[in-house]
Amino acid sequence: MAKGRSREPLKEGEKRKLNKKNLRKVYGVFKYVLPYKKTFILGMIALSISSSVLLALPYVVGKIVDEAQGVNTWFVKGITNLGLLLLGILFVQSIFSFLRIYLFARFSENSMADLRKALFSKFLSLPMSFYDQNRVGELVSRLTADISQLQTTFTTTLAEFFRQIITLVVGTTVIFIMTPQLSLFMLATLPLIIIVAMVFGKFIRKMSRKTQDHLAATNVIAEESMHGIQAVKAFVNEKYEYSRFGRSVKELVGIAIKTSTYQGLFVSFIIFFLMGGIIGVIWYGATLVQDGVISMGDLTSFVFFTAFMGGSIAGIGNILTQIQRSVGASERVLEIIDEDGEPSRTEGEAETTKETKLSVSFENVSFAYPTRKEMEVLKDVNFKINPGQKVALVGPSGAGKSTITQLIMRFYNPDCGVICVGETNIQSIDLESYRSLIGVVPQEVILFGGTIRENIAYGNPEASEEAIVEAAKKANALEFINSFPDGFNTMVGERGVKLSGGQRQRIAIARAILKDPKLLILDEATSALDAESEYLIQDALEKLMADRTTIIVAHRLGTIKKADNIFVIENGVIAESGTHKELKQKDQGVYRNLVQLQLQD
Ligand SMILES: Nc1ncnc2c1ncn2[C@@H]1O[C@H](COP(=O)(O)OP(=O)(O)OP(=O)(O)O)[C@@H](O)[C@H]1O
Repeated sequence: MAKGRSREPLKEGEKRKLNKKNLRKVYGVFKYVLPYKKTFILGMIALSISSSVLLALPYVVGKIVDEAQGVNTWFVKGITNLGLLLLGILFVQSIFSFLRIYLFARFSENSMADLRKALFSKFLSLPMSFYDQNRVGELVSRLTADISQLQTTFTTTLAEFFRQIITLVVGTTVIFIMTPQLSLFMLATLPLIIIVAMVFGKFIRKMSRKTQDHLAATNVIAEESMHGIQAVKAFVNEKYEYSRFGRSVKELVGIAIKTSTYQGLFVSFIIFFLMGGIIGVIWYGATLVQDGVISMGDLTSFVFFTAFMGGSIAGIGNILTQIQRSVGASERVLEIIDEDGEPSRTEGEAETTKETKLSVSFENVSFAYPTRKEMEVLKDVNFKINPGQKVALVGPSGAGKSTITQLIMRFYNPDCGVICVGETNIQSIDLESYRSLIGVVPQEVILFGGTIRENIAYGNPEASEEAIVEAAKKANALEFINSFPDGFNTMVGERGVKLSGGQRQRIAIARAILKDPKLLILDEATSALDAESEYLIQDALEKLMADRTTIIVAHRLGTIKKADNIFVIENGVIAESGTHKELKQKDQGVYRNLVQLQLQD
């Protein structure tokens, strides 16, 4: 059972604070990355080498400038030698960059594939009550958006993060050793300006978002007015709509101009203070060169180093946002992985019933859907269906007919009472073996993308070709299947032939025939079909039902008349039961009324 936790839809890009509590939640994801830790470690080694080697570049560039001025005191001499050394650095760097990207991709692709599979497997095992409480679209985005977010983090973000840290630590150390005075001067000015710029930048982004949101809201007004244009015109409300739109546009202009003002100020700030700060550092560096404290080459190296480091600082904000998002994503993925799947067996020993025809009984069964606990759908229901019997469940819409079949399928468990097949409580049978005893022909047949053959074989994936053809024949589907140029290989669904309602039903019947269930549940279609389809389906169903315990949620009088027994369900109780003949004779009977009012002949 689901734990009934509320799972509010989370907005795209929802972030989490990077605190200890949230990071601890991410540990669950590590289970999936641990098997690939060797690849990760190799990737980290490649990353460290490529980042450190890249940082040798500014140093050697400084030496080449010194060499040009004849003041090079380094052990590598000569412009050509230094140039070749630079080329060598680039070569090593490019090899290790390739390795880093390749190794991180291997690591993240493999570990995220495992996580994806684990999540999908969990989705398949979650109980129906979980699906009642969560929207499928929302769940699919766990598989797509959230895992992609984690994948990006493991492929690039983490690597980038470490690269920036290495650049900052190594860069700061080297410039402090090379040019301590200039480094101190820079540290006293630039970081402060950069921090102010970052905070200012964040504020501007917030303002721009506000403008975007307001623009969207304004567009919604226009959209609404146009969608409801008939109402607007009928109520002669054009002026009202115009003024509503006009007001919103006016507000938008106000917000947009305010945003642009701050953007202008931001650009001026950057030009004056940030560029000014850089000029200040260069000015101080030039005086140090003039005074002979540092060489021209040292100043060049310094400028290169600080450019690299500046890039790293600018990138770190973005990286932290990505990591925060990933914490949110992993939390949402883990929340589902931690849900409990369907309990297979709740008591006793596994005991698959050996009878060929099953009997089904409800003993004092009461049930309310977990999402609507206050509304009891079935109230103390008792009935018995004998082996091989065909029983029709009839009753007004919402009476609880489908609920009975859902309980038999063990999609939900009753709150009170027991459901037995033969003498065995269905909850003490292994879930997989139990469900393999049952065949279902639903009202709305869902075909999966693929061929007709695959769709029929869904009833028994191990079935032979002959068995599939035989099932299609019994289901009166062979003729229309053979009329397609590709026969059983015809693709159905979006990429292939769209089948009619009647054809889909016959595929579903063929599926059920192939499964050869000991208990058949039939949810009769309410929609009327043409006479020929109707005949073919009825005929196929009769073959399927022959000699099999069958429960039919029935809507057609024709079907009901043939049933061995009819249970009339009303307000969650069995109001009447008997054969058509018996029930029809009951004065003021629910069934009699129902036949007169609702059931199609
Ligand atoms: N998954 C669900 N979660 C909550 N309530 C549900 C769920 N499915 C059905 N119900 C409610 O349970 C009651 C019985 O529904 P059920 O589908 O069993 O009726 P039915 O007799 O099969 O009706 P119909 O002939 O219209 O299919 C209805 O009030 C319905 O709203």
